[in-house]
Amino acid sequence: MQNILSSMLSSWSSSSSSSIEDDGLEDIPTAELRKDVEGVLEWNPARLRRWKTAPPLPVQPRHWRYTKHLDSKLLLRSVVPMDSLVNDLSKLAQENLDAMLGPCGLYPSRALGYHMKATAIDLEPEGIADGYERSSAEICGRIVTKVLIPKTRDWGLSVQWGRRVELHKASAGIDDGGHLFFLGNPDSGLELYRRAHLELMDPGLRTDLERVLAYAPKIGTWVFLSLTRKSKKLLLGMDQLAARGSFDYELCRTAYPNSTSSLKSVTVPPDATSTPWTLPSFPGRNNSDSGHTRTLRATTIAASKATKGRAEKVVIPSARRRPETTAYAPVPLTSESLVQLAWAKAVENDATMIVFNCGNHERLAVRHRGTQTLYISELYDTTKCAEPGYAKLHVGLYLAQVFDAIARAKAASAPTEPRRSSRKRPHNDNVAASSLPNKRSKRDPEKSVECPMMELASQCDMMLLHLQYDNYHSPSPASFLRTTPCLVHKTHRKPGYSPQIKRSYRLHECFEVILTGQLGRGGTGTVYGAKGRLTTKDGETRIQEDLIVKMAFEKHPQRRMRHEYDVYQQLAEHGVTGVPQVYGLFEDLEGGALALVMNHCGQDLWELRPDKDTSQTPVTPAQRDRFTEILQNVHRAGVRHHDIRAANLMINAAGEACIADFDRARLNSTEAKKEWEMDILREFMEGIHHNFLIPSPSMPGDEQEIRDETPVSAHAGSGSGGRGEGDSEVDSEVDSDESGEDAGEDSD
Ligand SMILES: Nc1ncnc2c1ncn2[C@@H]1O[C@H](COP(=O)(O)OP(=O)(O)OP(=O)(O)O)[C@@H](O)[C@H]1O
Repeated sequence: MQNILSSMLSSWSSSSSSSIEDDGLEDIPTAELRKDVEGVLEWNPARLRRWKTAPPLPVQPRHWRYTKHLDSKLLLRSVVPMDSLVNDLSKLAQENLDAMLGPCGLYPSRALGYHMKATAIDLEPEGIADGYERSSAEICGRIVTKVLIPKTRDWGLSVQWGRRVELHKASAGIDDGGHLFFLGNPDSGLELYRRAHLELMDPGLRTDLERVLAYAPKIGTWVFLSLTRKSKKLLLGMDQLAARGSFDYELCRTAYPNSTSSLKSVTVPPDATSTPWTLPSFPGRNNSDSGHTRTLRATTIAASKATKGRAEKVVIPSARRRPETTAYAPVPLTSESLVQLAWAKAVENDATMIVFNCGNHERLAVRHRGTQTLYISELYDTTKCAEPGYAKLHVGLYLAQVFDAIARAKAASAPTEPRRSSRKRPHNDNVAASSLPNKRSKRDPEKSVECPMMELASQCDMMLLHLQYDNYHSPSPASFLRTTPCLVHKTHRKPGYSPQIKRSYRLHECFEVILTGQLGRGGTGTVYGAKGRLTTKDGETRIQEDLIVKMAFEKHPQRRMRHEYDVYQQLAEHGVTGVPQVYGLFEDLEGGALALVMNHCGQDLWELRPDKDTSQTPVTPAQRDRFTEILQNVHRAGVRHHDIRAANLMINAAGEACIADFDRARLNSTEAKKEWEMDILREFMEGIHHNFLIPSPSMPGDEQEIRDETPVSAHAGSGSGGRGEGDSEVDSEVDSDESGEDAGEDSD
C-alpha cells in the first residue's frame, strides 16, 4: 500500500519546487522541518482528570437493539489479538514522513501548537470526543493532508474528522458517531474546504477520493466512553473475549423455525486485498481445517441442529428474562455488548478500523469482513505513548484508513465486479421500494385492507418482527405481543384484554411483519414501511404489502402512542374512514419497543410538493372536499386532530385522501375549537395558510382544555403482565430529556 502512495507522489517530487501559492514565507530547510515534524509526531494528549461529578457509566444506547438484526454474514464471529497493529501504523507514518517535507512556510509545531494545547471540555464521551476533534483530529488531519497533498505549503485541514451529534439526548456514557471524511458535493465530487488543495492534489488521488465518497464516505469508526474506571475495565475485558474461541453475538431470543438461508440476504463487501497492516498468522485464514473455520462451522451446525430439533415451533423469550417495562431501560454495557455495538457501527459505515477510547486509554481494532473477525491491538495509555507518540500513531491510523478506503472503492468500481454502493442513504431517502405508493400493485386499496391475510393476522396475539433492509436481515425475529385488538377486523378480543402468553407457538399462530425500510421519524416514533406474512395451517404463505409500523421506544412517546391507539379506536367505533386503519398495538417481549401496525396511507402533502422550494401541494377539488369531509367526521366522533398540517395530510396511489397522525389528538373538544380547526384546514386547502413544518396552530385556552378534556388513556401503561406504569426511577431520569410529551397533556 505504501507503494501506491509513493508512486502517487513520485510524479510530484520533480515538480514540487515549482510555483506554489505565495504566502510570503521562506521555505524551511528540510533538516529543520524534519526535526520539527518528528517533534510534533511525539505529541501525546494531556491526561484527563476526574472531577467531582462523575460522568455517566456506559449503558447500551438506544440504537443497541438494531445490532441484533444484522445479516448473519455480517455478524462478528471472533475476536483475535493483534499486537503488531500499533507498530504497523507507526511504520506507515514513518514511511510517509518524507512527503511532509515538501515546500513549507511554517513550522508544524507553530501551525499546530494551538491544537496541541486543546483538551476535552468534560468527561462524558461527547466531551472527550469534542476534545479529540479539537486536538488529535486537527493535528493528525492536517499532517495527513500534507502527506496526501505534498505540494501545499500550508497546514490546512482536508482530511476531516467529525461525528453525528444528537441534540437533547441524555448521554448513555458512550458515543459511537465519530469517523473520518472528505467534503463532497451532492454529485459525489470532492469539494475540499480549501480550494487550493483541490487544485494541488494529484488528479489520480482526486479520482480515488471521489470513488470513496461514492462508495463508503464514512471512513473508520470511533467509539468514545466516559472517563470512568468501568470504561477502562470494559476495554481491558476485550482481552478475555480474544482468549475465547468464538464471539457470542447476541441476537433476539426468539427461536425461529424457518431457515432464513434460502431468503435473499446481503452481499458482504470485500476486504482490501493489500493492507498497511499484517494480520497475525492466525490459523483460521485461508485454511479450511483451521480452528477459526471450525468455530464458524461449529456455530452453523449447532444452529441448524437446534432449528431441526425445534421443528415448526417458534419459541419466545422466557418470561423470567422479560424486562419490567416496555420502554427503553438502560442496561449496563459489558465488553461483549461494547464490541457488538462498535462492530455493528463499523458494518453500518462499512468501516475497516475501530478506535475504542475512554479518555486516557485506547485500543485500536481491524474488522476483517471475510472471516468476520475483529483483530484488537493492546490497550495503551494515550498520555504515555512513546515510539510511536500518539500523534504519529494516529497519523498512521488515518493514512491506513484512507488507503484502505481507496483500495476497496477502487476494487468495487473495477469493471469486472458489479458495482454495489454501500453508501447509506439519508433517512427520507431510505424508502422501502415495496412500500412506495407508486410502486404498489394496482390492487384496490380498500380491497387490500379486506385481504384475508390481515383478517387472519387479527386473530394472532404473537407478532414476529424481522428487519430486511440495508445491512439488516434478522437472523431471528423479535417477539411482540398484542396488547390491543385489531380495529379493522372483528375479533373476540375486547379492549383491555390480556392475552395468554405461551412459551412456544406454531408458525400459523404468529403474524410476521418484515420492516423493509425507514420512512420517517417524528416526535412519537420511527416509521417503517413493512409487509405482513402469515403461514396458514396448510403451509400456504400469505403476504400483505403496504403496511406501516410506527415504533416508539421511550416512556413518553410510548404513552403518546397508546393514546394514539385510543383515538383510532374511538374513530373506528364511529365508523370514520379516511384515517389509518390500525391492526393493533404490540409490545416487544424483550423490552424497549412498542409497535403500532397500520395500513399505508400514501405520501403526505409536504413530501408531494412538486416544487420543493414552495410549501404548496396542489390538491384536486374532490380531494379537498374529501379532506374536509374526513375532518368533519373526525369531529363528529368527538376527536379534534390538533396537528393539521401538510405532513399529516396524505394521498395514496389511487388519489384518495387520508388524515394521519392522531398522537396529539384531543378527545371531547369544544365545538368552537373544532370549528376553528376546520377553518385551519379550509385555509390550508385554499392555499392561504402557508403551512411550513411549524408546530400545529393552537387557540387561546388550549392548555386548559388539554388538562380538562383528555381522559387518561385507557391503555396508558396497560402492558401485558402489568408493565408500563411501574417505570423505575432510572426510566424517568432518562426520559426527562426526551422531546416527547405526555399524551394528552402536552401544551401547545
Ligand atoms: N399510515 C401511514 N402511511 C404512510 N405514511 C405514514 C403513515 N404514518 C406515518 N407515515 C409517515 O411517517 C411520518 C411520521 O409519522 P407520524 O407523523 O405519525 O410520526 P410522529 O412520531 O407522530 O410525528 P409527529 O412528531 O409529527 O407527531 C409521516 O409524516 C408520514 O410521512
